[in-house]
Amino acid sequence: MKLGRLNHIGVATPSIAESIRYYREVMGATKFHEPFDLEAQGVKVCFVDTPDAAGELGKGTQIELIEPLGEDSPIAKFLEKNPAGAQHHVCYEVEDIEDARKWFEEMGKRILGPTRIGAHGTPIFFLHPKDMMGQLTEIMETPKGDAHWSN
Ligand SMILES: CC[C@@H](C(=O)O)C(=O)SCCNC(=O)CCNC(=O)[C@H](O)C(C)(C)COP(=O)(O)OP(=O)(O)OC[C@H]1O[C@@H](n2cnc3c(N)ncnc32)[C@H](O)[C@@H]1OP(=O)(O)O
Ligand SMILES: [Co+2]
Repeated sequence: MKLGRLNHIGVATPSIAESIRYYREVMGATKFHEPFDLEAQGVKVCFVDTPDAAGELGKGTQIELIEPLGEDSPIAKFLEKNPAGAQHHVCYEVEDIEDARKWFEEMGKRILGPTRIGAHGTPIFFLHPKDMMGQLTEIMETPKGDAHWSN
């Protein structure tokens, strides 16, 4: 498996609205995508763009703001421990999700649940933070084509 781009950093927040204010007023972010519910993953999501090496917005690493949708959300417990919000996961792209899954399985890394469709519409899976140097790690298949982020 070959490591791809750092697609996004997931940040758990009790309030996407408050986090948007923070990224705009404190961090100087200018591009915020429309928030949407991802019921299947138990979270409300809002992507914030950071520029790529050429200074262009739309293809750089994103901040993924995630707010829980209800008590059963996978981030509910995390927010109980971090009520003000905190960095939650890192997401790396790979060319082929099934190859990547095999790669980690063969190393005995714990994969959390099935491969499913993530917020960018491509397959994703998660790896347990205790097997990944303390970081909850999301692996995402690179979107095909030369697309800018639509969300
Ligand atoms: C928006 C969609 C999608 C995308 O396309 O981008 C997303 O990103 S969705 C994001 C939310 N989804 C997930 O997080 C799914 C995967 N997560 C899980 O399966 C669980 O949350 C978990 C990681 C297995 C944690 O289990 P849980 O039962 O909730 O918590 P525990 O408190 O028992 O945790 C066990 C252990 O791990 C430590 N931990 C938990 N979360 C993290 C974290 N984000 N980063 C680092 N470490 C974490 C936790 O502190 C416990 O450690 P000990 O206390 O030392 O036992
Ligand atoms: Co994510």
